[in-house]
Amino acid sequence: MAEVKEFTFQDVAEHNTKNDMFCVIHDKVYDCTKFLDEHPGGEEVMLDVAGQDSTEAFEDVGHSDEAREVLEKLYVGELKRQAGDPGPKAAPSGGNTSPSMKSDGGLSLGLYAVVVVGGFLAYAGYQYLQQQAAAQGQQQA
Ligand code: HEM
Repeated sequence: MAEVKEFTFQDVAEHNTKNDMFCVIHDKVYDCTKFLDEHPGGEEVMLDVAGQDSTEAFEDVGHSDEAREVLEKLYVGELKRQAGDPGPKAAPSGGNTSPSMKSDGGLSLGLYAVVVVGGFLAYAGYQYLQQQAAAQGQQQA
């Protein structure tokens, strides 16, 4: 079995013309040259992202499963990220947990603040009532 070919961003960027066009979607490299003419969305939009990470552009349109099957036929290899390269544009579907984790963290911090402030107010109120009761007791005596 042939080894999976790896491409760096620089390698992909060299294929950015109408006659030789690669693009990257979800860290996989596709040779879109032959498909340019056939693309139902037109060749212009594809040439806009030629030789680049096209994940966002591809996903924003909400391509069908059929479009994803076409992609499989254009597959030529994997993207090899190097130090300094931008990170993945979008997490593979189903695996994107970081935003909810962030908001969870924010929520628990908020709850923690409410508990601390509420506890302090309750304690202060309790002290105040005790002082009032003691003062009343002194007055009566
Ligand atoms: C190799 C990558 C791509 C493949 C295989 C592909 C394939 C397809 C296919 C099969 C359709 C028909 C509708 C569907 O089945 O979803 C389509 C429509 C479309 N594509 Fe792509 N596409 C690719 C990349 C892109 C990119 C990078 C853009 C950039 C914005 C784009 C924009 C569109 C648009 C706007 C339509 C809708 C056309 C219409 O309904 O009039 N596509 N594409």
